[in-house]
Amino acid sequence: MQNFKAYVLIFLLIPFSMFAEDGSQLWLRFPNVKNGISADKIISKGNNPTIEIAKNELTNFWQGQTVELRTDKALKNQKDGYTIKSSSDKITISSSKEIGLLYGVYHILRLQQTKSNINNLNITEKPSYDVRILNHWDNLDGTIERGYAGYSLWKWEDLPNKISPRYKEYARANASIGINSVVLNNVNASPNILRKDYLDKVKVLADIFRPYGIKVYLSVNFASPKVLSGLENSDPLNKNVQKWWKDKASEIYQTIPDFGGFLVKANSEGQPGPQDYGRTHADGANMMADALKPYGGNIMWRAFVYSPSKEDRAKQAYLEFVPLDGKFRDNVIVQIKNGPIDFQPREAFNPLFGALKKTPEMVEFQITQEYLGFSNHLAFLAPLFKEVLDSDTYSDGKGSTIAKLTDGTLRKNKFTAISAVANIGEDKNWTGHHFAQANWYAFGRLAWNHSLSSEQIADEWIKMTFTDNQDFVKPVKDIMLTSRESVVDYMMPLGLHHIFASGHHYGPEPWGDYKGGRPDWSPVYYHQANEKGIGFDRTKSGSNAVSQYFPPLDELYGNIKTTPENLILWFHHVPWDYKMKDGKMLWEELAYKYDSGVKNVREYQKTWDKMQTYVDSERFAHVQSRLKIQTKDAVWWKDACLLYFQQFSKQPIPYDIERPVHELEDLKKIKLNMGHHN
Ligand SMILES: CO[C@H]1[C@H](O)[C@@H](O)[C@H](O)O[C@@H]1C(=O)O
Repeated sequence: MQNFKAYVLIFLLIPFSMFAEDGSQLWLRFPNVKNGISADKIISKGNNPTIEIAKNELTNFWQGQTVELRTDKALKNQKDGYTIKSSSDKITISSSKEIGLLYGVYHILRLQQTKSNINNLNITEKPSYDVRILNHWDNLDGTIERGYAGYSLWKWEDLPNKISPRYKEYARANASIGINSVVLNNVNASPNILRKDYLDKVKVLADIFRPYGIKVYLSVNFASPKVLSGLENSDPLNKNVQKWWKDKASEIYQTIPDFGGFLVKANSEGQPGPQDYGRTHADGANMMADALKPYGGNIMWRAFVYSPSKEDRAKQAYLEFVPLDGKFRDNVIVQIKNGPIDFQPREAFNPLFGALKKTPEMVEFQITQEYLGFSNHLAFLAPLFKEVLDSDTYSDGKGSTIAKLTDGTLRKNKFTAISAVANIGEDKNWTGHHFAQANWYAFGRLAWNHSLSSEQIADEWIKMTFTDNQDFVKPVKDIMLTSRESVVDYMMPLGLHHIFASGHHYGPEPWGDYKGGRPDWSPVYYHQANEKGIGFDRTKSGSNAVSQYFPPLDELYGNIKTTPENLILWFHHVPWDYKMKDGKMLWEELAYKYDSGVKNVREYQKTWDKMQTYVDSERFAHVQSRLKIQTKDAVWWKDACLLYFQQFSKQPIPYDIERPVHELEDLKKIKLNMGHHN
């Protein structure tokens, strides 16, 4: 009977798995390609595992002319770049490195997938950043901090013996968009990752990733010497501690000769660090940098530091790091979150960018949607990434954008880098929401070329992932391009930030005031709503965080009239009846913003339902059901925030917008149990 049931089950499942689209293919879908060109139509000298991969991709998927893969040492300053030249009967891809040839192959495959012209090509590509790195916040027990796509891809308990096929698929997906480095484990790092048994597991992953041009980095715990080997302390000025890290480096590089380096979260949110011993971040970073230096390894030292204090949280990283400028070794780079608080739907850019004149800086983005509705909400993040990269800091005069400060244009760093926290897990579709794949894709494409537009990235991704039918591409692209702003509108418009429910960061909790807890983990600290108005005063009369910005931004943000309205409540405490540029009162403007966020998502539902004929049923239903959740959540956000703020504004919700469907008191009772702190 048991067996019979099993057969019925298998029988029932087969047809579904046959017709269901395989989410694991990401954007590397070639639905109409049975096979590519024959091997004799590939001209290439020499053999190497990377070239082998390139050739396989061509024989599997390339349907065009003969391809010549040419290593050309003269192209040396192209970094991982390549050139592509084509005539009607031949395409030549040249690069000084094998990985450049593989990138070139993915380039022509992208052209084919997006039905772009492939004749008379004359393309030169050179990456914007040397190191294009994903940060996984994966724990050694298989869970992922802020991960919304299932458990970790890394099966630590199976490694080094059992190898999941997904390791290779993951590497391939990254290579196809130019990502060349990964941090495997959470910045809240277990010291165990540096144990010999774990290094043997890491080695297996590094070996699999290497032919795809990917280097492995690890997050390390600053207290490792003490915890792992029983040293008296982990003080960076202690000779025994320094020797411990040197020995560890030698052990790592014997196992993984091209190991990338360490990512470090120190003295932040309870993690150990050099300050435990009265030392500075520079002391800590330099000790590790000296240990890795002989092998060419890098230290990515995070600037995400803040502690409960009277000082505005938004000012703390700057205050901590600016005095250390110039004190770091040249293989240290300071990794800075895009905003000074924490990956909010919209933040002012982090004033630390450009403020370190003698220390290399890199951006940390968050692809995983900790603060943008997890993998339930559709939010295309290229516009957020671009907004940050294109922000002008004025550090070295007009035009000192974050992109130019970090890509080597304005500062001649030994190396340049850009990072983002991954949204990848073992879900079949990798990222929880099918559209969240686009954010992994967008980060890779922008790390390769930060001048690409959000529109172009969305266009490519849709055509590769779904179809090039314009009746689908156009409306879906419209959804994607407006989606992040819609999330801002229904969650935290006009510069509001961090009014999330504590711990899980999913729903709204503007009433959260953590009596007796940390004020900097409470929404009321961030929105400051009272009878007079709403918003965080960061001008001279408040925390004076505006002074951390270079002129003219300090003045511009310091003056309510010249502050961009999408950040007005970030920098100012604004009276409810303040007249906005469109003539509305602040209270009304806020209400209309929330309403427009909700309306947009309702439109996305309508649009998506019309797309049914262009999408396989699995992906259609998946996205449809997530949009339902998103719409309900948007209404929840709108009602919670407007009903709560209305207690202070004492104004009616404008009568032409949708009425609340919840009672404030009921909303306050909603308790989601999704774990974690603040
Ligand atoms: C990894 O810890 C995260 C933490 O989960 C997140 O909520 C916090 O805001 O940022 C931290 C960080 O970036 O270190």
